[in-house]
Amino acid sequence: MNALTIDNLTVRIPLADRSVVHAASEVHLAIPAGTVTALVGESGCGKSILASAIMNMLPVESSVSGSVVVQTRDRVVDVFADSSFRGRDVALIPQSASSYLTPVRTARSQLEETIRVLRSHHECDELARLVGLDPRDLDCYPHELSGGMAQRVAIAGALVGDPAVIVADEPTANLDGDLTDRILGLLRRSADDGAAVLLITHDLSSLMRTAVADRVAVMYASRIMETGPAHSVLDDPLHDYTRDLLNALPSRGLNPMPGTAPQLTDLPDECVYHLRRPESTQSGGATELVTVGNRSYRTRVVA
Ligand SMILES: Nc1ncnc2c1ncn2[C@@H]1O[C@H](COP(=O)(O)OP(=O)(O)OP(=O)(O)O)[C@@H](O)[C@H]1O
Ligand code: NI
Repeated sequence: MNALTIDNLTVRIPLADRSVVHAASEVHLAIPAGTVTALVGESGCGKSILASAIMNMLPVESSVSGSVVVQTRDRVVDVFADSSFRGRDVALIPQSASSYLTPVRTARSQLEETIRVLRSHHECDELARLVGLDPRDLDCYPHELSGGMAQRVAIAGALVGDPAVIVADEPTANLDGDLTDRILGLLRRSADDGAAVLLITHDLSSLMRTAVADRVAVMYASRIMETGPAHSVLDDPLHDYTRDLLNALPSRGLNPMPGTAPQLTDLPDECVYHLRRPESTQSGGATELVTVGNRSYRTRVVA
C-alpha cells in the first residue's frame, strides 16, 4: 500500500515582480508504508516546496494541479481538500526547525501540547532521549537551544502522533556524524514500524553510509529525474544528472558539476538539464519519465 501518492503535481508560484516560480513540474512519487524514500537534488531545486505541498502549506497565491493523497490504516486523505490530517496522519520535520518553535514557550510545553492535542501515549522525556536530548533541555526556550537541539525538538514533535507519513526536510543538517546516524536510525525505525518516510537530504554520503533509504528520488529544477531502489540509483544511475551529482562526491572523485543550478523563476516548461550538460541526450525538448521494472528515469521523447 502506498501511504503517500503524489500524482502529476505541478505548482507555480507567482511573484510580485510578475515572474513565476516553477516550484514543481509533473511530479510523480509514491512511497509505500514501511519504507524510506530519500529525495535528493541541489539547493533550490524545489525539495522543500514539495514538502510544503504535501502538508498543504503552499503560499495561498500558488496555482496547483495534480494530487497528493495519503492513505492511512483507516482513511484516505486528499491533502488539498482536507487539512485535518496534520500531526497524526502526516508530520513534517521542517527545514528551519528553530523558526517553527514558538519563541515564548519552553520546548517542553510545546511538546506537551502536541501530546495532549494528539492524545498520544508518548511522554516528553522518553521522546527527548529518543532524539538524543537530555530531558532537561526541554525546559529551555527555543533561543536557548542550538540549531541542532531545536531540530531534535522538532523531530520529537513529529514522532508524537506516530504518523502514517513523515516528511523530514533536512533533519540532520545541523547535526554531527553520531547524531546524524541516530536520527536516520530513528526514521528507519519509524518506517519499520509502518510509516512512509520522505527524507529530504543533501547528504548523499550519509545515505550511502547508513543505507537508511529503500528508494532514492532525484530532483532537478522542479522535476523528478530518476527514482529507484537506493542501491541501484547510487551505484548505477540511469540519468546523466544523477551521475553528475554522484561524481561530485569526495568518495567518487570530487568532479565538479558543470555550470550552476538554475533559478526556478521563468523556466521554460521543459526539462533544462541540457543547458547545463549540453552533451546529455536525455534532455532538450519534450521528455518523459520512463519506467523500467522498479526504476524510472527521465529521457527525451523520441518523435
Ligand atoms: N514561499 C515561496 N514563494 C515563492 N518562491 C519560493 C517560496 N519558497 C521557495 N521558493 C522558491 O522556490 C525555489 C525552490 O525552493 P526550495 O526551498 O523548495 O528548494 P530546496 O530544494 O528545498 O533547496 P535547499 O536544498 O536549499 O533547501 C527557490 O528558488 C525558492 O526561491
Ligand atoms: Ni529545502
